[in-house]
Amino acid sequence: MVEPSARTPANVSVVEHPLTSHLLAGLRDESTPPEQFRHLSKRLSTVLVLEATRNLPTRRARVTTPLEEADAELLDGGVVAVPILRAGLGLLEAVTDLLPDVQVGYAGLERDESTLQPTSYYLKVPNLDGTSTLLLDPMLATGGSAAFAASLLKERGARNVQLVCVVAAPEGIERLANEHPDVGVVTGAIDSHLNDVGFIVPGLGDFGDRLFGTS
Ligand SMILES: O=P(O)(O)OC[C@H]1O[C@H](OP(=O)(O)OP(=O)(O)O)[C@H](O)[C@@H]1O
Ligand SMILES: O=c1cc[nH]c(=O)[nH]1
Ligand SMILES: [Mg+2]
Repeated sequence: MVEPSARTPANVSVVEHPLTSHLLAGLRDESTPPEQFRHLSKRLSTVLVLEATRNLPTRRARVTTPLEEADAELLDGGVVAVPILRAGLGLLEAVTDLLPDVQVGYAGLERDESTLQPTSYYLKVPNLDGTSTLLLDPMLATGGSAAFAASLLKERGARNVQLVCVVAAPEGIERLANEHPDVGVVTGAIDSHLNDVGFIVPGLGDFGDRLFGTS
């Protein structure tokens, strides 16, 4: 794992917290079975989503406490979450728990294992104009899938997009910053590098397979 360096773009945020490290260790552990992997994924994504929603717009309000009137701030504006299938589903429940009014779209992308190019097999998203969009994909490897998904969302009107991921490779961060400098990234860690078959090292393996018990 590498520390965020001077080369890490300003809009990439690594959530450094003992809880993040602890949960990530469980996800990385090859002996963690799918049921526990899903549980850890939900708990870690709660921490990541809190960071990714730090700058959501709010409006001022007044509430009456049992003692007196007080200033308050309420969430103001629509949020859309778009998990990239399949692995992004592991981050979705944390979002719907934290933001009950969130709208959810889906982007089905699959990376060809030999060319590493993503193809789209499904896309269903609500109107994204004027919303804050959370793009959910735990693994930012070459960055091809996230960059492709960001383009698809922008074609449909998204202007304020944050990618929430669990582990990012420096290669993916660089590609996303080049193709979509306006897209923020919140990640649990920046790992060392990609291996020669496009897997993040040390990483945690294939997130989708580990989440759903496939191989
Ligand atoms: O940054 P990239 O090089 O594009 O790689 C990352 C993508 O690879 C994985 O998806 P995969 O194609 O394995 O699909 P799955 O989630 O259905 O397993 C992962 O969930 C990302 O979407
Ligand atoms: O390491 C990797 C790279 C892409 N997708 C994964 O699930 N894991
Ligand atoms: Mg996969």
